Amino acid sequence: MERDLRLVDVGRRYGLRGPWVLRGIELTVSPGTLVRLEGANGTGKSTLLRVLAGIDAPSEGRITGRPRTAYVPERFPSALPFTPSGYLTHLGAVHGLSRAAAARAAQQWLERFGAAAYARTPMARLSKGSSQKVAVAQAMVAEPELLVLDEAWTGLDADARAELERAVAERTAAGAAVVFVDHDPRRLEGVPDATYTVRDGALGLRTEQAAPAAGPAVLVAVRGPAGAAPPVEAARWITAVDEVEPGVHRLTVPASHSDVLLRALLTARPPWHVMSVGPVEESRS
Ligand SMILES: Nc1ncnc2c1ncn2[C@@H]1O[C@H](COP(=O)(O)OP(=O)(O)OP(=O)(O)O)[C@@H](O)[C@H]1O
Repeated sequence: MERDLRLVDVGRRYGLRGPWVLRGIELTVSPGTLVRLEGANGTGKSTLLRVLAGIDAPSEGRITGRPRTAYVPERFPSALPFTPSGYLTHLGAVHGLSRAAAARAAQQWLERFGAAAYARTPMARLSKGSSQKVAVAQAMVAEPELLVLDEAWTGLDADARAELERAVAERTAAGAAVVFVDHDPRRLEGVPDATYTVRDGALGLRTEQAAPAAGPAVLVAVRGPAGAAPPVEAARWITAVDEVEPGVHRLTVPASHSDVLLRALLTARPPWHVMSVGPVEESRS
């Protein structure tokens, strides 16, 4: 994603005379950011996500800077006449991958979400949880610049939920933007760059400081150049830093972002030496 996606005075209503679901929405989504939308049932979160994803057009206002986008809908149409492998390969090819590269990406994403065993089972025969794995895999296949997730974690098993959190972290680390809605307030807690509340058709930025991540956290002990602070590419994921001796830091990071943090540390110039990685019982004491 190279520039901001902007919604300018966007409104959406269903039907010519229907009530306005959203009105006067001003929203900027910048490259590399994670944005959470929240709000009570029926306030228009899914409507806004569909507009952001380009699935639905605004009734008024305009959108600029639309990047290559992928979307996981609240209800995935699972009874498609494909196998997961065939569907993902087809989508990858539509997004410009060669057939071989699309097939490889399809296989890789189905494996990551634990769906490889039924890669060749007709999608209409999959359970709800299995088709949700296909729903999230289809969004990742073409490495989108904007990823829009509407309750995408719902129905996934614990491993696939964690994998989706990692995939989100990878996308934002690669410069893509991710916008999500999830009923679990602890989903990626402390990680979003911005959280907006949809209320009465409008958007409010939740300004209070995000709570420290309460989910599983990882403690990473690293040695860097004497006197140096952790590199900026890594710093955004860190929820606590403790310099235990000169040059040696203990970094706390949400488990979902530990892979991304480690990669940022190891690819920094000069690289940081990772001494140990382990779980934290309480993410913050
Ligand atoms: N296709 C549609 N046609 C007519 N009205 C719609 C349509 N989709 C949504 N609406 C209406 O728009 C309003 C907002 O719905 P939306 O699904 O965007 O809210 P939401 O915040 O995502 O709700 P939930 O949390 O229950 O999923 C609701 O009143 C809903 O009935």
